[in-house]
Amino acid sequence: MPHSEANGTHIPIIDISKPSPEVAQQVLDAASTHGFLFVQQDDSLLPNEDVNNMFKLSSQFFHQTTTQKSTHAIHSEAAGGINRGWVTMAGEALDPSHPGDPKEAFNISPPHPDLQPLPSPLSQSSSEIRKFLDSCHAICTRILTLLGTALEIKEEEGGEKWFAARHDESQGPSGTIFRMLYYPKTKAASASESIRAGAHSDYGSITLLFRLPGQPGLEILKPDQTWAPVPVNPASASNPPILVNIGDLLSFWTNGMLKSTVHRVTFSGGEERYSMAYFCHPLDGARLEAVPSKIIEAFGSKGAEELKSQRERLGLGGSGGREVLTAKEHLDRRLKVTYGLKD
Ligand SMILES: O=C(O)CCC(=O)C(=O)O
Ligand SMILES: [Fe+2]
Repeated sequence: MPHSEANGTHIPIIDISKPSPEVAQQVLDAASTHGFLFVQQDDSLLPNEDVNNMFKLSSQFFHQTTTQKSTHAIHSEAAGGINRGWVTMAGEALDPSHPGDPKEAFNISPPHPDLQPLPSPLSQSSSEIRKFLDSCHAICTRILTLLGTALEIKEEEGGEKWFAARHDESQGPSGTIFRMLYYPKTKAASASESIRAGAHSDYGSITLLFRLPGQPGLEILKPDQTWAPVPVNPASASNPPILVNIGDLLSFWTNGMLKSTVHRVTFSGGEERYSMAYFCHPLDGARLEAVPSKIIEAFGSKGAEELKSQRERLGLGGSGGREVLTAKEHLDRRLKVTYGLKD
């Protein structure tokens, strides 16, 4: 299996176009060691052209004036409610100990049944956006099913579809959000100013991250507490693979066996940078109770440290607590910290 080996990050590149128990094992190995993997697929789930078109649309949107973008400001009614719409530069802090990140974002949630109100030029491309969101979700479903296979969840308990069924969008709303990200050019010089997205782990189940060749900046925190860059196109393929990472919720749900790895974005201004992230979350009502897997059981308390810090971050107290959260309660706790929202 090819790997990306920049500065000691051994993030594997896994072809998920033909699912099998071997592919499932590779996905589980990557998810439980790095928490990051690259997925290569053959355009059948998501044509590369659709990714490029979405980047073009994103650039057209962000190059508008502030007045135009602010008509659909985050959390506003015009933008369709909480966690939807445009986030201005420095409007949020992924790392609350670090001042607001110099970047912009536009959040789109999956259609239920319609897309949220969109500003121009996104509104004219709503059918392309819908298709893109559906493709992203199909990739997440494929990965979640591979995890179900590798975790050997018994047929009578729900089988390999155990996770995927809890992310079935036809069954109701979820916290899933697609985010177009824009890091404008800055005159940044000092090292502290070059941090463009503060150190954080993602909140949901899995994240698909799309980046553009020639626009590096993503770094992951290695176990030795040093930062390693994650290349955009590690195998110099004609289409860059999609970067996938495990979020806090899936780590929490699997007793810490799957790793939610801390990452950040850093570059020293100069040029602008674009990325897009599809944050896949379970259905709001999904209960984050024990996953019926002997493999997770056997992993036992090895994830105790990680779980303890997660429980503290979620305000659940130490590792002794037994409170079962729903996916929505889990997300609400995290968003409150990020946006400083009140109850
Ligand atoms: O822009 C990137 O490459 C990563 C952004 C990210 O990690 C996030 O928004 O959660
Ligand atoms: Fe992230």
